[in-house]
Order: sequence, then structure tokens, then C-alpha cells
Amino acid sequence: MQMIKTAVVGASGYTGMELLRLLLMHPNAQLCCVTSRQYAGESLASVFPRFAKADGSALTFIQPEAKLIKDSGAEIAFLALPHGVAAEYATALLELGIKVIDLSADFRLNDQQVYEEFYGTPHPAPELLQQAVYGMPELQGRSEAIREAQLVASPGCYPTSIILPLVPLLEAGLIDPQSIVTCSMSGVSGAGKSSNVLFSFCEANESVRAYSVPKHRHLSEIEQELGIAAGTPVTMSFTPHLVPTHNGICTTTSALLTGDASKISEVLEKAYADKPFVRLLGENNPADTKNVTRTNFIDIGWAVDQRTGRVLLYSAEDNLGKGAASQAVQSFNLMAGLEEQAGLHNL
Ligand SMILES: NC(=O)C1=CN([C@@H]2O[C@H](COP(=O)(O)OP(=O)(O)OC[C@H]3O[C@@H](n4cnc5c(N)ncnc54)[C@H](OP(=O)(O)O)[C@@H]3O)[C@@H](O)[C@H]2O)C=CC1
Ligand SMILES: CC(=O)N[C@@H](CCC(=O)OP(=O)(O)O)C(=O)O
Repeated sequence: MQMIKTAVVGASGYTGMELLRLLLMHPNAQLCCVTSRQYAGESLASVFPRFAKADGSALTFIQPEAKLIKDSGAEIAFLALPHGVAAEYATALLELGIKVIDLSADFRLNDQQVYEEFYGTPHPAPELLQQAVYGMPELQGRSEAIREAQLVASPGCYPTSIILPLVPLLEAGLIDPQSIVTCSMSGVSGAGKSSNVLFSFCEANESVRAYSVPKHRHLSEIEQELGIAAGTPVTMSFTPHLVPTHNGICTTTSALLTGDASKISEVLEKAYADKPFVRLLGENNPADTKNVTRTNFIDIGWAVDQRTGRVLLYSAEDNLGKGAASQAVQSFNLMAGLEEQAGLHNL
């Protein structure tokens, strides 16, 4: 059986741990390197007792150094690092001939100026922006590009939940691209293993609030991908909320209908009929986060509001799954020439 040697850089965080879980179970992945500054020298099983009896649980965390990662034999590295940090590792690893799947935002934008506007810092490796592929395999032509890529920029969690329901309708000209309003709710793990007090139990539990409004940094990649689908620049409204759950993103998007509302089902079904990780729930069916937890599925439902002439799009995904780690493994499968669903069959 074909086995691909993989590294997880930043393996002690939330997306890192989810990557470990998926790669330890993956039939074609051999986890050969895990990095963490704080746990270097400790075994996977001692840091994460849930992996205690897994094959590979004796693997030891090492310092995140490109040379050590290369020495482990890794062919493909997942970067589960903060943005800004990830770009430095991507540059070094690519130079050493290791393919990179970056879960951070460092390579998601085509335009350096947009990155600098939304992230407030100079881009650490602008020369790599054009070669990176935005790793959302369900988009037109994207899985072919991912197969050939040396560097995949895995999408953000909110963007995945917003882009996938909208793209087919924009491509079909069924909605007004300038009328999009979206509201999302994310579980607290979306913020990473942060020590920020706002994400501590007493602050987040039993409470819900909007944050990072009106210009959350994910707007940049959402508008980029929607603009490609619409064939015209898109400006939209996005309000994220923090909700007291561990995992999960629930999004409701609305847009003014400009085409035939009866075509919505047909257009979505045509776009996603052969896409294994998109589940269409049908009309008047909101999506529910509990059905997608720890999976690579995104569930999408829709409704037509006759009073306002708007379509409502409902979506649910796991922010650590389709919103991060499992979507990255989906790209890994394509880059490695494996079946797209390999290691991702869990329900
Ligand atoms: N959480 C989510 O739902 C999603 C997150 N993402 C993105 O994925 C990336 C990882 O997120 P997440 O797992 O939540 O983050 P965490 O904060 O949970 O983990 C970050 C990891 O990076 C390591 N790290 C931090 N700083 C450095 C550094 N300077 N050098 C080397 N290693 C470092 C930490 O390890 P140690 O300190 O042990 O070295 C840790 O393993 C981020 O870019 C995030 O935006 C994308 C989609 C969804
Ligand atoms: C709940 C919560 O705080 N969520 C995070 C999502 C971050 C994320 O994963 O985004 P990048 O991968 O683009 O950094 C936020 O809103 O910043």
C-alpha cells in the first residue's frame, strides 16, 4: 500500500491535534514528525492521552526546525501555526523539497495589498502568493490545481461555510453579488488554544456575542473567492458570533434573488452531486452543527423568503474539520494521488 510520510508542524494546538487524529487513522499516511516548542522531547501519548494505544503514539515531539523536519523523511508537511509564523516555515520547507499544506491565512489571498490591509502587517513571503492554491476542492478546477500544487493554502473556517453555498448561485447569476449578508456562529475552539480571557470558560459559557465587526479578516478571502465566482468584485456584510460550544460553525447567508427561484435546487444539486463532502439538505431545511461534528461534511439547506425576495442559505460544518484539519487532509489526498475520501470516511 502507498504510504506518504507526513509532518504536522504546530501539532500541540487544536487543529494540530485534529490533524494528528486523522493522520493516525489514515490508511496511506505515515506520521513521521510532530513539532511543538513546549512539548519537544515528550511522546504523543503523554501529551495527548487519547492517542495512547494508536500506532505511532510513541512518536516524540521535536522542535519546529525545517532541517529536523526534513531529516524525519517527511514528504508533505501540514502547518498548523499562527499566520505570520506559517509563512517562514513554508518558505524553508519548500526550499527543502517538502510539499506544504498551510492551515493559516498566510497564502489564501492572491493580492499582497489585501493581505496587508486585513492582517495589518507586511506579508512575510509575498513571492509565494501566486504559486499557492486556495485549497477548496469543490470549487471549479480547484481539485486539479491542488493535485499539482507544491503549496496549498487551506481555507479559513468561516469562509468554507460561506463560500460553498453561494458559489453555484453566483455562477448561475441567480443572486445579486452586492446584496450578500451573512451571519455565523462559531464554537470556542475556533480561536485556538488561546490564553485570551475572552475565550475562558466563565467569559464564553452561557453567553453569545458578535465580535470582529464590521471587518473580520476572513472577509478578504470570502470576497476574493465570491468575486471569482461572480466575475465581478464582491463587497458584503459578515457578522461572526462566538457561541458556547466546543466545535462547530453554523452560518446563515441571505442575498437578493435576481433569477428564477425555482432553479436554486437544480443549481446546487448540479454543482455538488459528485462532491462527496457536500450534503444538500433541501429546501426549508436549516443545517445543524451536531450532524457534522468530527467529520469533513458541510451540510447546506436553503429557503426562499417571498416577502423580501431573498434566498436564505443555511450551512453547518465543524470548524476543526471541514473548516480546517479534514479539509487539509482532503487536499493531502489529492496532492498524494490518493482517493479524495481516503481516511475521511467517518460519519
Ligand atoms: N481553530 C480553528 O478552528 C481554525 C484554525 N485555523 C488556523 O490554523 C492555524 C492553527 O490554529 P489552531 O490550531 O487553532 O491554533 P493553536 O493556538 O491551538 O495552536 C498553534 C500551534 O502553533 C504552535 N506555535 C505557536 N507559535 C509558534 C511559533 N512562533 N513557532 C512555532 N510554533 C508555534 C503552537 O505550538 P507550541 O506553542 O507548543 O510550539 C501550537 O501547536 C492558525 O493559523 C489558525 O488561524 C484555520 C481554520 C480553523
Ligand atoms: C472563534 C474565533 O475566534 N474564530 C477565529 C477564526 C480564526 C481562524 O481560524 O481563522 P484563520 O485560519 O484565518 O486565522 C476568529 O474569528 O479569528
